[in-house]
Amino acid sequence: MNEHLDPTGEHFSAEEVDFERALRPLSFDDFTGQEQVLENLKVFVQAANLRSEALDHALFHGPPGLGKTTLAYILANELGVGIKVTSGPVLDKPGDLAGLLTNLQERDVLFIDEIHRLSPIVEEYLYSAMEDYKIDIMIESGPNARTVQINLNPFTLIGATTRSGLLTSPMRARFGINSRLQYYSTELLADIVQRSAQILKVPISMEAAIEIAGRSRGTPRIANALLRRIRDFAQIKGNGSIDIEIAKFGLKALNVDAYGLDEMDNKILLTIIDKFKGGPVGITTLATAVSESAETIEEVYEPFLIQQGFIMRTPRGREVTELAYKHLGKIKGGIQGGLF
Ligand SMILES: Nc1ncnc2c1ncn2[C@@H]1O[C@H](COP(=O)(O)OP(=O)(O)OP(=O)(O)O)[C@@H](O)[C@H]1O
Ligand SMILES: [Mg+2]
Repeated sequence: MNEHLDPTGEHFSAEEVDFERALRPLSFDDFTGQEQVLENLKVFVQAANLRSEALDHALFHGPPGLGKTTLAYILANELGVGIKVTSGPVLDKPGDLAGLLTNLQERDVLFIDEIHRLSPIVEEYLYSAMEDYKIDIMIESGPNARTVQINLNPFTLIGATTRSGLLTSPMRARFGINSRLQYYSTELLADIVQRSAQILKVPISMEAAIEIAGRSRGTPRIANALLRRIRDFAQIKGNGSIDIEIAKFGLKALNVDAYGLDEMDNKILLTIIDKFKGGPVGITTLATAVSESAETIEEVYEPFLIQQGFIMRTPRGREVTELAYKHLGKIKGGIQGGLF
């Protein structure tokens, strides 16, 4: 499951998964930010509840750690229904999916993480389930094998993906609700850090919360992960509470970039500067140079770098900005400081 991915895409330990779960908001009221997405979802849920109908199928897309999985659980909660969780790569055969679908109670949620990774046969199998709440299943085998159509309980499929560009258009068209999650502002992340600190029962100053928030790459998961580490510093090197000094000390010790950029962000910027004279460079060329897929760069990394003003998209490709040179201690034109 996607929950096991850390901010940079590495694997989480079981302990870290528990930690995420403990901090995961469970209701609309606990969920901070994504205001427009949330306003709409509240209306759709209220309407579905009023009519005792299943909520329309919903698709959440956007970069890792912004709350897609969290929203799926919140929706099930607010609908007052059960949730079954699976992911695209796990569903090998239509039979795996059939088992899940036939076990859904009326109005239940089926959450499919990484829905862009469904195999084409499983995906096709899902279509009739989503559209008519019907599936064909194979009974018996050998000469007696035959398919029968069975009716499913009305249910809600919630799909999540970091790579909406890889979703087929028939799949996308079957979602009545389609929401893109945005990066969080420092203010919102500071609220999230304070809420998490409260759950972890660690005192934190407003200033420290803002400091951590500002280095979290617009991402609640990263904010929570930093809080967790800095709590350790506060307990071992301080008096247990997180003030601005401890926060700064911890962030420095953790090697967190002033803007919270991760390794791949910096690699992208450095590559554009060093190999392509600051750009413009086409996305495919850039992707090859950093050994990442063009889609991942476009959907996962670039949005944040553009939002923060490190990269510009021009008709001829991507260009880094002055801010990128400054951040990396580089000088435009490739001549390093000291010469004049
Ligand atoms: N709006 C929010 N308010 C408070 N905490 C949040 C919010 N969004 C996310 N979080 C926290 O961040 C963690 C990561 O969120 P979540 O697992 O929902 O991200 P995701 O979008 O599903 O990421 P991925 O693409 O990697 O699966 C959650 O455990 C939760 O604690
Ligand atoms: Mg997720």
